[in-house]
Amino acid sequence: NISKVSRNLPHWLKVPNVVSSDVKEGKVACDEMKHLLDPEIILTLKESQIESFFPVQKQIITELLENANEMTWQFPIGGVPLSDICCSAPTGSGKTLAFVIPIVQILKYSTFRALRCLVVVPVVELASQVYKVFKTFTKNTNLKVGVANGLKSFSAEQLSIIDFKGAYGPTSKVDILVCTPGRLVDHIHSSPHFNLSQLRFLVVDEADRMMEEVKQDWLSHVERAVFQSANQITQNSNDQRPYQFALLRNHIQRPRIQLQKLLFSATLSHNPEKLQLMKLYNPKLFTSVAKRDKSNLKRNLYLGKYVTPVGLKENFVEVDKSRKPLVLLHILKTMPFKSILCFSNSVQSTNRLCSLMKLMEVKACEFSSNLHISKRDRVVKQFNTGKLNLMVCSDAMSRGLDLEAVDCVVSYDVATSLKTYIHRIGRTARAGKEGSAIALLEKKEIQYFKRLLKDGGKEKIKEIKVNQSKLKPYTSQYQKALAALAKTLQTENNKIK
Ligand SMILES: Nc1ncnc2c1ncn2[C@@H]1O[C@H](COP(=O)(O)OP(=O)(O)OP(=O)(O)O)[C@@H](O)[C@H]1O
Repeated sequence: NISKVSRNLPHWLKVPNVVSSDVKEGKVACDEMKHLLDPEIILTLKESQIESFFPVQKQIITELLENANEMTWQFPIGGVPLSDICCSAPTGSGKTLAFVIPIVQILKYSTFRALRCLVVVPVVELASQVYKVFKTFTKNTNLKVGVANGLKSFSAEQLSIIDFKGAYGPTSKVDILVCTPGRLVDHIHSSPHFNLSQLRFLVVDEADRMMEEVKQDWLSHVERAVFQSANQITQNSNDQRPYQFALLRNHIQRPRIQLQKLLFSATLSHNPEKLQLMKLYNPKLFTSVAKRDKSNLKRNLYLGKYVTPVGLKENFVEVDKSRKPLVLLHILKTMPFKSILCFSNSVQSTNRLCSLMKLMEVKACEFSSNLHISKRDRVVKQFNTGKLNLMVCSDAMSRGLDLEAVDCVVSYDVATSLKTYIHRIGRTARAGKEGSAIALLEKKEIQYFKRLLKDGGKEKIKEIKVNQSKLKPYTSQYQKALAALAKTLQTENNKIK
């Protein structure tokens, strides 16, 4: 007689704050939140033509600003520290502004320049993207933003974030720094006067991916720099910045800065063991829940299931491996998509597929970790102009990037995990727009793919039938392109030899 054992979850995971996944239905006019926002922020919203807040923005901005107003950013004698925040909301639902706006508003009252906010993201391009959003929202304030993602040389980065010749000694040039974990750790260890003792916010974007990088230990380097640098500098026990887990009265009797952690992702892990790695303090969870799971919230059926944008239509096509390029060409020629993003599973196949498509006269470009960072930057800009119809990419592109007007995402190779699939398809149907996703699947992959989606709580996926006869018009062009590609590869191989 075996009875089902259900997991005993911490209370904050059992009782989440539910965020609407419908960006259009759940949005609120910016005017409705005027009472919380400073005039500088309202001005920038107007300049950016943002008239309403998406659901995740409304909830996170309110949470952070209401509590910050109450507590001030140094928590007072006898005060209780603020909760860390975990937020899981669909791709393209506006998570970036959800943290940018409250952070800018809270930090703009700082009286001297110091590094008070770190935003850590997994990829170089995402760091540049988040940096731009901060630049926009700090332009009517005195705050300065920097980026450390390896696009510049290390010494140039040091000069852009540290003022070595300050009148009162070396200081930070920036209040907010957006960085990749590798570069961050390099600065902690190799940049003199890179000081985290005043850090107030640690934002971890694409947090589930960054938790994997916890294995590389970036978080412990940050925490050591935050909590020990103050001790080393002052040598005065009264000024020390202790770790913040203790809630005993004698630990909170002096005013001190709290380090508040804010975690964001479209696929945030709900696994308490994994989340524990982030050493969260009294966390609060904000999460989107699929419609059908809402009534079962109490049974925690939302756990491990991720919500995708409402305007996204998901499809698959059954196709032999050898015919995949033909089906891709068919999609390009006959379906009403202007900009298609096509994911393959390896850097090598990205390169081959892109070359093949170019030989078949498709306006295509390639984006993968194989390209130099500056080339990747150029490719993205070119694709955003709308002059190219197809970008073939590896999964380096799947996280967080906000490309203009992608109306279809093709999974040329089947995604290796549910999370990878969700981030891939999330490059379309952003900010309440419509979009389509098409997975090209071999017969043997269909069961695996359906199971993958079902485990993630997704069952609605439509099959598009593409008959052989529809592919015939492209066959001779394809044969010629294959022969030309083989020739090019041969020449390249000879050069290497
Ligand atoms: N309130 C708003 N009104 C109109 N557009 C918005 C608003 N908030 C954000 N956007 C736009 O929506 C797009 C998606 O936003 P963002 O990149 O923050 O999404 P995200 O939730 O972080 O997605 P991902 O999970 O893929 O990283 C951006 O182009 C952004 O400019």
